[in-house]
Amino acid sequence: MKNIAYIGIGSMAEAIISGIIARGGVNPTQIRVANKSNQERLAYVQQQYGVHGYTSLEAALTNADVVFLAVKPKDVLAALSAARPYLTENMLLISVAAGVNLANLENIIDKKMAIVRAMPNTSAAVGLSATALSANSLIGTGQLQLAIDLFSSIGTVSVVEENKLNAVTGLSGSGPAYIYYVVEAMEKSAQELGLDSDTAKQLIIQTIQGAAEMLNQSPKTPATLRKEVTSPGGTTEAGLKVLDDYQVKSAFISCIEEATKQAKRMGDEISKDINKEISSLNF
Ligand SMILES: NC(=O)C1=CN([C@@H]2O[C@H](COP(=O)(O)OP(=O)(O)OC[C@H]3O[C@@H](n4cnc5c(N)ncnc54)[C@H](OP(=O)(O)O)[C@@H]3O)[C@@H](O)[C@H]2O)C=CC1
Ligand SMILES: O=C(O)[C@@H]1CCC=N1
Repeated sequence: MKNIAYIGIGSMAEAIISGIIARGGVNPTQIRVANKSNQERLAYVQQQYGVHGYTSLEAALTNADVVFLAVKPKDVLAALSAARPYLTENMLLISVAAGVNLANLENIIDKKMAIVRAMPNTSAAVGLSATALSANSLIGTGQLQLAIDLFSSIGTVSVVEENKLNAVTGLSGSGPAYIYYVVEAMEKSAQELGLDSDTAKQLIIQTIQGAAEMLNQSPKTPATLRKEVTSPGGTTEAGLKVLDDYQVKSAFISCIEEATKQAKRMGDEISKDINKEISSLNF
């Protein structure tokens, strides 16, 4: 059994932890989590999942086999610099920070460590994350397999080239939020049309699950499946015409493009901060 440490215990770290524990992949007592200062949050995760919580990175990281970096991108430089003294070359570092590339992580750590840059999503909490990952050149076959196994316990895993990870972030990292956004609209509309909220919730969830399962099992394209729902002169045609009039499809495409660009911008910010830090050390 591997010892797993987390730097940062926010929504994404919690989703991964709850997923891997629920699926029996890891014993909670082998998980140590650290955040910066939020004691209430630490108390909650300790009580909820039986993991050990610390504000000391030394206490969380010593003897870890795998270290997850799960702080906001803007906090990566500070958190990883603070963690550096406790990181050793036999550890595997897994970063889920959006936009932060492997070269940036290597520059901050400045040690010969195996690093995985991964982009999961919060559906990890129910074992249904769509994760894509990429590794640096120092990773051994066993460590890559370990990362794949950990993420496989919370959903699907795709190994991709690193230059695809910002697009993955815009598509599936942020993706659950797009679906929730649509559901918010469906719920509001159901309420306005006089459906009770429990009934509406069940209808909406089953509709989404059913459509997802059709996409999964059917050889037909999404466009064909859509056309099969759309009777000529019927209700769907009338509804979809409104979506087309509002250019909703283009809006979704722009949404994913903009999220992808934002991942790059966040990564560029980190590069700037790292370069500033390096040049200040050279003076
Ligand atoms: N949320 C999502 O859907 C997804 C998020 N991600 C990525 O996951 C990462 C975390 O996001 P999310 O969980 O939403 O963020 P949250 O803001 O929920 O959590 C961030 C955590 O980082 C901790 N932290 C901040 N600075 C430090 C530090 N110097 N040392 C130790 N811990 C620190 C915070 O501690 P404290 O509270 O004490 O300040 C907090 O526990 C981000 O990089 C994001 O890009 C990736 C995929 C999906
Ligand atoms: O919104 C964000 O920046 C993070 C990355 C992907 C999902 N949430």
